[in-house]
Amino acid sequence: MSSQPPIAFLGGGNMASAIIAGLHKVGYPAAKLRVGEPNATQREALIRQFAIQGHAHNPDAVAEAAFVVVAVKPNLVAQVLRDVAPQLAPTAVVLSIAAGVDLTTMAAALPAGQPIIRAMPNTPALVGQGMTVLCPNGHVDAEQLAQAQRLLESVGQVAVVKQESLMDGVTALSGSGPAYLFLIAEALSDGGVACGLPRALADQLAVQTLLGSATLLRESGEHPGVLKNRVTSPGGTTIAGLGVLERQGVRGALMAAVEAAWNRSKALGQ
Ligand SMILES: NC(=O)C1=CN([C@@H]2O[C@H](COP(=O)(O)OP(=O)(O)OC[C@H]3O[C@@H](n4cnc5c(N)ncnc54)[C@H](O)[C@@H]3O)[C@@H](O)[C@H]2O)C=CC1
Ligand SMILES: O=C(O)[C@@H]1CCC=N1
Repeated sequence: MSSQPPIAFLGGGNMASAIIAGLHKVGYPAAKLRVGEPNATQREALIRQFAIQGHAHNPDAVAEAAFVVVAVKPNLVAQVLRDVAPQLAPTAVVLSIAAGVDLTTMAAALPAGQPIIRAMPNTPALVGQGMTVLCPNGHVDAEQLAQAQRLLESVGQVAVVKQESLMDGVTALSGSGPAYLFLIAEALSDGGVACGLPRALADQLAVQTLLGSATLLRESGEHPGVLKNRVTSPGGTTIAGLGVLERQGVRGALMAAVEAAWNRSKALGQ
């Protein structure tokens, strides 16, 4: 990354830790990273692991930050923003990753004119394979948006949307999506064990099959249906398995899961 702005994380839980770990992996200077985290065990774990500065009180963490990443639960966002507002530089970009919390709600808790980005990352950021979508408010200038993109590109892919209502669908698909795929990995491995495979081998086959299939899908640029057909020999094993997935409604269940998460994201914003 060409410029490395100081970043304060408010909340150092699962998602913030994944981003911090991803930044650490790509050599982001520890001196540029701070966290405000009231839970001493969590805070000290981050300090020990990444040699970053930790603070029990959020206002102490944001003083020199160019980016303030808000990574607390959605119901705490407005209060946390009100607490740090007096310490924020007017040009500091508030980048919230909280599901459902919209730009208007955040702006109401901050000084007028504060640049704010609503963002939705996911936990594969931990291994540099994250997917983050950014939605800036009207006070984020082109350079600040480019900096936010560079920052999150260091832990995966980044997309920008201008239409904020899309963020609930983003949350439902890529924000929550890793959990759906971990569930599928677990279930595939269970299926292998049911066929008599040792658990360790079943786990290896499940994860490499997911990873290999995702890589093939991305690198070939082919439609998933075309790639599915290439696995499926007439009268063979795959069509026997696919028949069960279709009869059990897996396609519909996955669509319904994304729609349920979409509705939940919208409800969190009410
Ligand atoms: N876990 C995930 O995969 C993703 C989570 N998110 C969003 O990230 C946010 C955090 O989620 P997780 O990391 O999963 O939750 P988490 O519960 O692991 O982390 C939240 C952290 O905030 C800390 N905290 C509580 N009160 C605080 C305060 N007043 N000031 C500072 N920190 C405080 C907690 O001690 C905890 O460590 C949520 O808003 C969620 O919607 C977004 C994308 C993906
Ligand atoms: O489950 C949640 O609410 C958060 C948002 C996306 C992933 N985890």
